[in-house]
Amino acid sequence: MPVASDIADIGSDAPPDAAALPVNEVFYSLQGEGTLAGTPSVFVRISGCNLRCWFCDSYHTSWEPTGAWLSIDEIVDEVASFEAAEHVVLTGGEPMMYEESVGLLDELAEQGYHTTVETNGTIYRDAQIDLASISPKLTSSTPTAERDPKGEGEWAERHEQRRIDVDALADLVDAYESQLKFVVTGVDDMPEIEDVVEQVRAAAETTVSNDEVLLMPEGMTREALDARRNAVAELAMEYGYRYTPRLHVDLWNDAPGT
Ligand SMILES: C[S@@+](CC[C@H](N)C(=O)[O-])C[C@H]1O[C@@H](n2cnc3c(N)ncnc32)[C@H](O)[C@@H]1O
Ligand SMILES: Nc1nc2[nH]cc(C(=O)O)c2c(=O)[nH]1
Ligand code: SF4
Ligand SMILES: [Mg+2]
Repeated sequence: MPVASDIADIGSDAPPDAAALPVNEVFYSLQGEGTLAGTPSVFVRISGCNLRCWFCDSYHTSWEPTGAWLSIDEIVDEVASFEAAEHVVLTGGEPMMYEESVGLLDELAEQGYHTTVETNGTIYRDAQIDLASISPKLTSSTPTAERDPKGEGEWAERHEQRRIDVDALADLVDAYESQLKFVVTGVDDMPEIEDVVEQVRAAAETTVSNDEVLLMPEGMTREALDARRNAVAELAMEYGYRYTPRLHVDLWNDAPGT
């Protein structure tokens, strides 16, 4: 189980005896990001995170985690209630913090679902993952005092220490079909993206091609994306990386459960 302080606010309920995960929400939508954008998918959002990006669009899994402990069977039943879905996206928070995510992925694979895991890439686990959607976090994600959505920068140092683990990134890339999906706030992020990609290439046994490196504009709302998406699209062309939209934000803005 994770470090207790990372999920301390989920509630006073102790996790049940059966294998269980703290679930923030389960919903049916279109995959909005990455190479599978547009694919109907059930999203299972786990609560609790080992990082604190200032821009986190899932505030109630990281900064103020909420959710309920559900057994793996309960989660799988909820997923199955969306009968048209063939894809499941396990996200968070940080789903790879929990050993129980491996059991959930086993069960989903057993039931024939395609599984994507959205992860910050700081923790490797051996699991039934069809697509590892890895989003390494850059300096520009660090919650400095000026950008902290909750406090006064208390998380900045821990976030900075934890946000990149090249060995974990290389293990993920070697084990799974994967994409490296960087949140881009502006041109200043590009040297660091190139550096992280080079470090992963050097540490991994498999090749990481440029079309597995994705640039995604930072922005939780249509308005924020309107201000940034064209600049990021042009950076993708300039550097030869792939651009990914945030289709769900274009379609539904910041509505809950999308
Ligand atoms: C909420 S995170 C959960 C999974 C994992 N913790 C991670 O960061 O990859 C899901 C995805 O949303 C991205 N994301 C979070 N906040 C964002 C924002 N304000 N703008 C763009 N992407 C964002 C993350 O980088 C990640 O790719
Ligand atoms: N539609 C939709 N697509 C997504 N792809 C990754 C998401 C996430 O929060 O991990 C996400 C999300 O929250 N909604
Ligand atoms: S790693 Fe993911 S869930 Fe955690 S704070 Fe950053 S964007 Fe949010
Ligand atoms: Mg999201």
